[in-house]
Amino acid sequence: MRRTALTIAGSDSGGGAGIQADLKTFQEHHVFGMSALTAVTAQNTRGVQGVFPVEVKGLEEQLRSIGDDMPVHAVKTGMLFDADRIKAVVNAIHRYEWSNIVVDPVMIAKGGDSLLSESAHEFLMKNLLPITDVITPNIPEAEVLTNMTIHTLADRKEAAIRLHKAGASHVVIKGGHDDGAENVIDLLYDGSAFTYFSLPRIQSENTHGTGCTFAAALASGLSHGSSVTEAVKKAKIFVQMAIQHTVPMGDGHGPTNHGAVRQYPEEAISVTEEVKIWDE
Ligand SMILES: Nc1ncnc2c1ncn2[C@@H]1O[C@H](COP(=O)(O)OP(=O)(O)O)[C@@H](O)[C@H]1O
Ligand SMILES: Cc1ncc(COP(=O)(O)OP(=O)(O)O)c(N)n1
Repeated sequence: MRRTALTIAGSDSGGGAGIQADLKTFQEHHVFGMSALTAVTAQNTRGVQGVFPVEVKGLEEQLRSIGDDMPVHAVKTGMLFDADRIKAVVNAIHRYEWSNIVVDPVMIAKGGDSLLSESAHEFLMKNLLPITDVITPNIPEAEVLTNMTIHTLADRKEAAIRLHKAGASHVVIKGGHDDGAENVIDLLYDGSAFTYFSLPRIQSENTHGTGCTFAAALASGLSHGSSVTEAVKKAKIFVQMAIQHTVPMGDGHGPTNHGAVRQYPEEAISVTEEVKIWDE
């Protein structure tokens, strides 16, 4: 059967992040992509100019249309906007017994615009985390969710333990915001061991949508039946290639190139050999 994945997220009119990045990523992984919109953003490489939530009923109906009729092999959530919309998502996951749930706890866009209301943080922790297979916060998101500051890898480990205790089966704390570090290290915790995935940092302004792309690639891997560790590794390579081959556009943070692994297969093989992975 054709593998599928559902993204539940916001629309980015600029096409670099959100639903658009997720569907492009699913397609590149030979996964049939479906979507349920939580909000529409007016957005480009300069930032977010407007946020227009989809009414809760509209989100519920999209989820019902998909769940009543179509197979869902993985779910990726992105911008969820507020607690009411998170509740609709949690209800649908329970009702349709969806599995392989990847939660990218999107809070703030690169330009600083809020994509999740502050009052929804606690609701997400209490209701979405316990049914999450993999949560993929960046460092600032992990700080907010765990109420701690993160400077070192040891801090990140502590934050991962807290998120696992709160209910997520696996935690990936991404390292893109660890500015200044020569390598970008993503940290995976499964409740017993820490696994590190490291690749050289690419100096680029065009990193808009990297978090969405990473989580969608990870969900694609799970949809195909990969282990979480294998799916994280492949997602990291996919994002590295996407940043390496960005097609610059706009005045601000440009989008990544979701087709890079397909376009440069030889290079993807060398990046695969370059990834350093170690356990602790
Ligand atoms: N400059 C970079 N060079 C290489 N990889 C990066 C870079 N920035 C981010 N990444 C990768 O992109 C993904 C998203 O990371 P991050 O920037 O931390 O999240 P977000 O986009 O949610 O803020 C991670 O897999 C991270 O390793
Ligand atoms: C609609 C929408 N969803 C999510 C984001 C944030 O995406 P992310 O991958 O974290 O990328 P940056 O915003 O950090 O570039 C978004 N901007 N819009």
